[in-house]
Amino acid sequence: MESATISDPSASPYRVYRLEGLPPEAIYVPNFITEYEEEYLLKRVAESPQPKWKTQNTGRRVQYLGGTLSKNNVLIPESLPEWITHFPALIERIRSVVAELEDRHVPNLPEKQDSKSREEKLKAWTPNHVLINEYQAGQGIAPHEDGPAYLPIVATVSLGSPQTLEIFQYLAESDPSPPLTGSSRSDVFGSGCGRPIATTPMGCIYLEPRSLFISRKAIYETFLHGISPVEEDVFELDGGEIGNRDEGETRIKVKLAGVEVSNSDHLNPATKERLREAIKAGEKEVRIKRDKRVSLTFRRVEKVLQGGLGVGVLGRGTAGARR
Ligand SMILES: O=C(O)CCC(=O)C(=O)O
Ligand SMILES: [Fe+2]
Repeated sequence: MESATISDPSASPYRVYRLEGLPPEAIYVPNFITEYEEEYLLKRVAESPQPKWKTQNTGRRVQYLGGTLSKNNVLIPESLPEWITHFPALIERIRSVVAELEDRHVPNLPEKQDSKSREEKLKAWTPNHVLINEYQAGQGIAPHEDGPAYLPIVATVSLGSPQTLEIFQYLAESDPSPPLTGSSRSDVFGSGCGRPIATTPMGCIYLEPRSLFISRKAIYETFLHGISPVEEDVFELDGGEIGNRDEGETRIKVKLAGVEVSNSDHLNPATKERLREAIKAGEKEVRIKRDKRVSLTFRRVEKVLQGGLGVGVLGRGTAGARR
């Protein structure tokens, strides 16, 4: 599949890209926020009170904004902080990108809402929940699905160090006994439910700071995603090419851990320059150390608890909840 620019500069200030080798529902927006905004957001995350953090058994810290999910996937809502809703206006900006995708390309806001106007549909998707993940170098997240609590549009803003997100396929039961990755995972919902997962990712995205990654429908519902717990990303340059096709240059082709980088055409200029120089110098690889990365994942929980905390409600399915 072509990695096409799918934004019209007159419609949105962002350049929105499809990703090479992945379904069109995977979208990458480099430089979605400014360096100043990134620094500000990192500061606000760092200032959050210690008790808000939860440490997963892999060492990664997480924090939920917007409320907590009951075991029946009902959101017990809390208001989102102003640094999420107002400055930078992340939710509005993400909505503008999603609106553009709906208008011009791959429409797929929730089908249940199909009869409604675009504005109503967008409102129905407006994120009400933000997950903060904080990874130190060497920490990751095992391949998983995000699960049924959320509508199938997920938007992640990356801050700090780059990290590589890998997209995995389930193996069909009929596949000849291939090497498998483990599907054990205790700190997120749905780690494949014991279904075997291909060892080699079908694609990977080098998530650079300040970028936005959106995954929708197929990517969200059919595949798994994860981040390997490694200290550095090793770009393999053998046979690689670097260039910006939008600027009329030859395309970029590099690999990470043997897998073609799906957003290699849209890396930040400094990264491209580093890779380009190394290719010119005949080097075989470029190692980029990871440092702390913070990601903000925006999602819409379908069912929200209305009114007070009725004791019976949370234990008895969706009573009292609204989709
Ligand atoms: O940090 C990321 O980019 C992905 C996080 C994630 O997939 C999750 O927490 O479910
Ligand atoms: Fe996830």
